[in-house]
Amino acid sequence: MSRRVGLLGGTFDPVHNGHLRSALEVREWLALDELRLVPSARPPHRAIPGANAEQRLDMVRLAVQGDTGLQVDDRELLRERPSYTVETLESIRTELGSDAVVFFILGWDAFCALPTWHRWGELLDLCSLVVLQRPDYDLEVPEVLKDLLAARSVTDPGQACASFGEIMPLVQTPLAISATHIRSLLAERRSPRFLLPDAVLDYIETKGLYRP
Ligand SMILES: Nc1ncnc2c1ncn2[C@@H]1O[C@H](COP(=O)(O)OP(=O)(O)OP(=O)(O)O)[C@@H](O)[C@H]1O
Ligand SMILES: O=C(O)c1ccc[n+]([C@@H]2O[C@H](COP(=O)([O-])O)[C@@H](O)[C@H]2O)c1
Repeated sequence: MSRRVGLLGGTFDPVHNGHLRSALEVREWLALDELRLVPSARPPHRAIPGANAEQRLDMVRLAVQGDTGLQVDDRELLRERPSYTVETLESIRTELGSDAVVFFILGWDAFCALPTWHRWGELLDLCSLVVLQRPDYDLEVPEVLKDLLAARSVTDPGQACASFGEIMPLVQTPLAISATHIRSLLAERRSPRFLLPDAVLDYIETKGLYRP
């Protein structure tokens, strides 16, 4: 039986319970052998994060410690280049081979921006996409993605067995949590506790991250 691996890429500035709960649910629904969180070292598409890449990796490691069923993949920190997803997926294919069933997981907001990604037309040759709802975003899907959705969507996760090429919109437990909101709370000296793991909040406080 082919290995089934899910990848949740993110800036994780910081990682929060919206990421973690979604990752856990996807792992269970798609019966994955592994679900890896993949911190983006040099996000190609947004402002420089508040925490550096090593700190964001530390926080993701703290978030998945213990028996969470989630792993961390640090390959984007090992590349001296912008963290393009297509290159991460090529590297994953080199590691896992062409038979592996690879899912790249992303929120609706990230999916709507897909046509701006580096070599985006090649992504579905390397993986299938799992698109999470984002209750705190109300975005219209761009025209160019509508045909792709119509052609590639699979609605029953039980049918998701192709190694690549499919799109699966999933309705996970909606959690309107964002890293932006957590950073704002910290900047205002308010507490983000219970929006993210205690171990991550303790790290933020010890390092003095995101404070004015
Ligand atoms: N609450 C959430 N529910 C579902 N998906 C989410 C949630 N938060 C983030 N994601 C998705 O997880 C991936 C990584 O997200 P990211 O690290 O950018 O967090 P974020 O909360 O969106 O951060 P920011 O507010 O800084 O943009 C993206 O694909 C994003 O859409
Ligand atoms: O490859 C690209 O051009 C690209 C452009 C935008 C986002 N991504 C990836 O999408 C994932 C979510 O991004 P973000 O900004 O929501 O954290 C993360 O793994 C990014 O590296 C990738």
